[in-house]
Amino acid sequence: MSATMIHVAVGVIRRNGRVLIARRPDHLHQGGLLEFPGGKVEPGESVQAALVREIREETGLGIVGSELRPLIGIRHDYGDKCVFLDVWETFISEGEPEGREGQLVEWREPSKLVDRDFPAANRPIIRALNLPRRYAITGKAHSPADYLKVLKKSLPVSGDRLCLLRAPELSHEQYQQFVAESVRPDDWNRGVQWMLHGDESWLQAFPDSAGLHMPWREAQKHRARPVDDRYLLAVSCHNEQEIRHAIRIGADFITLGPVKSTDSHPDTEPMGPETFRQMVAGAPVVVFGLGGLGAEDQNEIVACGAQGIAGISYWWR
Ligand SMILES: Nc1nc2c([nH]c(=O)n2[C@@H]2O[C@H](COP(=O)(O)OP(=O)(O)OP(=O)(O)O)[C@@H](O)[C@H]2O)c(=O)[nH]1
Repeated sequence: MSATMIHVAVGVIRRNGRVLIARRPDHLHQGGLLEFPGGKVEPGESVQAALVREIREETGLGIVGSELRPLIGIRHDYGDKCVFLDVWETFISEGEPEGREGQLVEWREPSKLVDRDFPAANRPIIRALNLPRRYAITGKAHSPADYLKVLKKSLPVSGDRLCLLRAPELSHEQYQQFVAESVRPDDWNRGVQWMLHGDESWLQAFPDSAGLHMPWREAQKHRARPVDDRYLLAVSCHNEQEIRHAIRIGADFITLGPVKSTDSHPDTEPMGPETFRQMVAGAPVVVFGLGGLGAEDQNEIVACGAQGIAGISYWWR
């Protein structure tokens, strides 16, 4: 690993559903590739101040430090250089951007950003941009038929757009039926991205799903990414070793917990917000905090460097 870590402030500026990107001048490190505007944090400077300065210098746009919120932090070793990308987003910016250093700048939809056009460290940023701040997980119901009833009632109320269909209490056939009825396009579920729970066979059965969420017992069987790139891969993690494995097999995001004590896993000791924060800081992957978290915890969890919260109790009624 290169000796010193360079602290880089990276700005994700959103406007009208698009995000500002720039092309790195050819002569710079990772030159020719696309990037999010930003640059090195000067000694004694806050990351917000560095972003306000860099964005103004590079693009002419005015942004406000207090309107920035953390998106993700990524430590990455390029071999010749070791960077900590401190990525913050804002929905408020003033002016029309121009490439003040001669670089191309443009607005693009997040879903059109392609990993290979960016430096390798940016992969988790692109995932973070395309994922919401909440990840709804289905809970228990009184009978197999009730799973769908609760889902149809609760999901439109919560407004969540990323949902894991998790129901380990159901038999294989019952879960299959629950998934089939949930993912069938309808008014109540328009725009929802469905994650299926278990092994890869579920994506073969329901190829229109957004992706697969592997419990740790499944994820640990793999040495490489088990699903096609057009799907999202999520892994349930509980410690640093599991996070490393999830990254090795190409997870697009993970859940990490339990952060606080939770009724669904009463015998598991919670890690607490401080340990959670430390694990997130060391993890170059999108993380959703899980376990005993409600909507009121979302800001604290985001401030820990995570994408947001995942859970059952905050929405499943
Ligand atoms: N700004 C920016 N830098 C990135 C991104 N992804 C990424 O790996 N980097 C790396 O972070 C470092 C940022 O350095 P920089 O060259 O933009 O910073 P700067 O303008 O302050 O540098 P300079 O003093 O060399 O001109 C580079 O090594 C760059 O390759 C990104 O999306 N945006």
